[in-house]
Amino acid sequence: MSTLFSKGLRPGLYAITDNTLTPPNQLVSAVESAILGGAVLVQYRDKISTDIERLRQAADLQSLCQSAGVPLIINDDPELAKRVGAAGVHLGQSDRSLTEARQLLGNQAIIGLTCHDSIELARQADRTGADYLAFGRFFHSGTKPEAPPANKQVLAQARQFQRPITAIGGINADNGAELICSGADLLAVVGGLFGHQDIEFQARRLSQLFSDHHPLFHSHS
Ligand SMILES: Cc1ncc(COP(=O)(O)OP(=O)(O)O)c(N)n1
Ligand SMILES: Cc1nc(C(=O)O)sc1CCOP(=O)(O)O
Ligand SMILES: [Mg+2]
Repeated sequence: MSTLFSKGLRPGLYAITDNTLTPPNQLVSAVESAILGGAVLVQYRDKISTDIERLRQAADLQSLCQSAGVPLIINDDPELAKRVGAAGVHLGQSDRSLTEARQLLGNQAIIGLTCHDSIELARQADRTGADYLAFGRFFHSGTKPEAPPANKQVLAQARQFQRPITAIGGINADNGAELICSGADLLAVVGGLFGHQDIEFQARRLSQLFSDHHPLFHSHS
């Protein structure tokens, strides 16, 4: 695997949970299906549950992800990540700073940063030691329609930073290939995965895009 990838990160499907699409009592089995279908990274994203519910759900997902060997990322909340022993945290521009999260979680934690459509934000994220750079949204998103739009050219420009690149926003198995061909290493997907009845099948279709299009799967080195 290229030196671009460390801390258990690898190119592939990044499955992000959503409480409106997956009721709490189906969360673990839904994520299990995504992992069986090939998800290489999971994010627990929950904006509505109580602290107690979030703690229980994050702990359940951490047990599952640990057994499966798939890193679990917690959205927004470094304290919760620390509490459940998750692999890391995803932070947006209005969330806690990477420096604070790094102090809390340590050098081995995976910390991903939202860069929207901005190479300047990506440069800052690179300088502060982000473990991956996230750009989006690339298509209409039912999950977050208000997210600012992004152009796929930003993915190619971001290769200069030598960090794993994540694409997000309205991605599904029919439109994800062009983002991988433009430079994405991870496709972060909510509705295009958990919005379907057959989560494992969609995860397989999304994962297949990497075998078909990601340069690392065609490398002979
Ligand atoms: C992989 C990934 N990319 C972007 C986001 C969005 O983060 P943020 O801008 O903080 O928005 P919220 O998700 O908190 O609404 C993400 N969560 N994951
Ligand atoms: C959480 C989030 N952040 C985005 C961004 O552009 O920063 S788009 C988005 C929602 C992703 O869900 P779906 O795959 O259903 O569109
Ligand atoms: Mg956030």
